[in-house]
Amino acid sequence: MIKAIMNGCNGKMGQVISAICKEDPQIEIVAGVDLYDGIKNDYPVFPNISVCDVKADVIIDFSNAKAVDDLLVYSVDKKIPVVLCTTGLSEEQMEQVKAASGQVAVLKSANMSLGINLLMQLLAQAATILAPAGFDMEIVEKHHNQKLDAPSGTALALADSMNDALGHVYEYKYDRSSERKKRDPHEIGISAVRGGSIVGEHEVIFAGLDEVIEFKHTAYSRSVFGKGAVEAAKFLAGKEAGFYDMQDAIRATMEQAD
Ligand SMILES: NC(=O)C1=CN([C@@H]2O[C@H](COP(=O)(O)OP(=O)(O)OC[C@H]3O[C@@H](n4cnc5c(N)ncnc54)[C@H](O)[C@@H]3O)[C@@H](O)[C@H]2O)C=CC1
Ligand SMILES: O=C(O)C1=N[C@H](C(=O)O)C[C@H](O)C1
Repeated sequence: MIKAIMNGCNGKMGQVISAICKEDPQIEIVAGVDLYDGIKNDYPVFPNISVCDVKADVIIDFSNAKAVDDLLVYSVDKKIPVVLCTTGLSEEQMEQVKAASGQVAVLKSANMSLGINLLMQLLAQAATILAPAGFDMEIVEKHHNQKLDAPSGTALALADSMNDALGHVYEYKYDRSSERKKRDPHEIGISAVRGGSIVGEHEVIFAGLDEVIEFKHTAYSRSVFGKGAVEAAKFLAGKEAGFYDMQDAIRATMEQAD
C-alpha cells in the first residue's frame, strides 16, 4: 500500500483525491496539510507541511503557489517524491522545482487529465503543419469564479506544446486592450474567462485564410484530474530523482495494461 500526504487536503481537489483514495486498495492518505481546518478527515491534518511528522512514500499537491516553496524544501529534506499539480508558479519557483528534481522525484503537470495530455501531442503536430501555412493560434480558457491564477496553467502548457514544436519563436499575448495595432503573426493569444462553477474548458483555435480548425477539451468533473493525480502518485512513489511529467505516468500505465 502506497502512503501519501495530501497537501491542500481541505480544498476542492484535496477532497476529490481523498474520496478516490478511500476506494483504492493500492494507495492510502496517511496525512493531510491545510491552513483551513474546517473539514473532518480520517487522517491527521497539519497546518503546515514543515510540521508533518508522518512517514510517506509520496506527496500529492493541490494547494496554492505560496505553499510550494515549503513543499519543495520538505520533499527534498525527507526525500519524498512529489506530484506537483498547483498552478500559477512564478519563474523563480519553476527554477526551484527544477533544482529540487535533482535531489528527489518531481512530477509536475498543470493538467492531470488524459484528454489534455493527448491534446498537447495533437497540438504539437497541428502547429507544425498549420503555423507555417499562415494560421494564427489563439487559446481561450474558461474556469470557475474561485480560480486565483490566470491564464490557467493548462492554457500555458498548451501554448508551450505548440511553441516547443515551432522552435520557441512565439510570444504569448494576454491583453490586446493596451495598444492599437494588428496582430503579430508570431504571437499566441491567450484569453481567460472566469465564471460560476465551470470546471475547466480549453479551446485552441487555428485561424487561417477562409478556414478555421478548433480543438476543445471540457472537464465535466474534477475527478478527471483526481484520477490522473492518483495514478501519477502510484507511478512516482519509489522513483529516483528526476523531473517527470504526466506523459511519463500515462505511458507507464499503458505499458502495464498491455
Ligand atoms: N494539475 C491539475 O490537473 C489541476 C490543478 N489545479 C490547481 O490546484 C490548485 C488547487 O486547486 P483547488 O483544489 O481547486 O483550490 P482550492 O482553493 O479549493 O484548494 C486549495 C487548498 O489549499 C489550501 N492551502 C492554501 N495555502 C496552503 C498552504 N500554505 N499549505 C497547505 N494548504 C494550503 C487552501 O486552504 C485550500 O483548502 C490550484 O492551483 C489549481 O489551479 C486544480 C485542478 C486540476
Ligand atoms: O483551478 C482549476 O480549477 C484548474 N486549474 C488547472 C489549470 O490552471 O490549468 C487545471 C484545470 O483546468 C482546473
